[in-house]
Amino acid sequence: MIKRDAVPAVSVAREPTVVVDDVHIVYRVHGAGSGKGSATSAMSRILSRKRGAGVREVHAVKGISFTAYKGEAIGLIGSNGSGKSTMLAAIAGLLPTEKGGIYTNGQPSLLGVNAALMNELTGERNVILGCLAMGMTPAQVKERYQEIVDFSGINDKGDFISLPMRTYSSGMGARLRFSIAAAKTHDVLLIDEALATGDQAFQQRSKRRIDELRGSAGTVFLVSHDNNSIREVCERTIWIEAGELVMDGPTDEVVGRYERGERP
Ligand SMILES: Nc1ncnc2c1ncn2[C@@H]1O[C@H](COP(=O)(O)OP(=O)(O)OP(=O)(O)O)[C@@H](O)[C@H]1O
Repeated sequence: MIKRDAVPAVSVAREPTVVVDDVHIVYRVHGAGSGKGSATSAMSRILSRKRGAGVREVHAVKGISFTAYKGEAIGLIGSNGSGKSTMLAAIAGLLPTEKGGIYTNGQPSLLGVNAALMNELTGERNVILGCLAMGMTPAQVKERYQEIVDFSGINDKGDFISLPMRTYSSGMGARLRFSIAAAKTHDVLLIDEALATGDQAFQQRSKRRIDELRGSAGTVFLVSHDNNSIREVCERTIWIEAGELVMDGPTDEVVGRYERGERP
């Protein structure tokens, strides 16, 4: 494995925001040992009152190290199951490391398909609760509310913001999540595939907003299978396969090699 440190295009002072030091992450799946996974075998285990077969470990991240700097937008690429989302969740502090450490300067916020909005509540209530949860005051929420709804485009084709989130398409939900999170400046903003779900106009707005967020403060990480989004948003890209870092460098070089299947 070759690791190359990229020179960030935007940062001048090179102030580190995230240091990932030889990180290993292991998931433990309970009841998934050597037993068969069929419904019949599960039922027979229940009937015989035997405990499920052990714990299976999935070593999802294996010794990854890199440093991110203020003002950088960094893409994370790699095939399905390579460990990108796991890495992002660990930076957000949502997963413990088995070995190694993650040090962040500032508060990381994870924005992705799993961001917690409440399906039974209307879009409007979710905007308000989401903003309060990010630490805005009620007055700030009131001031930013319309801007967030306009940015999301949820109301472009009618009054959808007053409907429960469960009635939204997955794209609409993702757009609202992004719009809420993007209303605040973040020290470290972690985006998991959010851009892939919006339509063309929304994607353009998101890219502009990410640029502003980068300029105003922090570091942006973007996990995506859409290499064009990565090219447009990130000047640096980290390629991960099977939990290991394959390449870390300028986006054009890393994405180019990834597309050609050329491992260094
Ligand atoms: N909650 C979990 N419990 C057990 N194993 C998990 C869990 N989440 C992910 N994994 C495993 O960890 C590995 C990395 O998964 P991860 O979701 O980080 O990959 P990814 O690169 O984001 O994939 P994709 O591009 O498909 O979204 C995979 O082998 C996956 O099966």
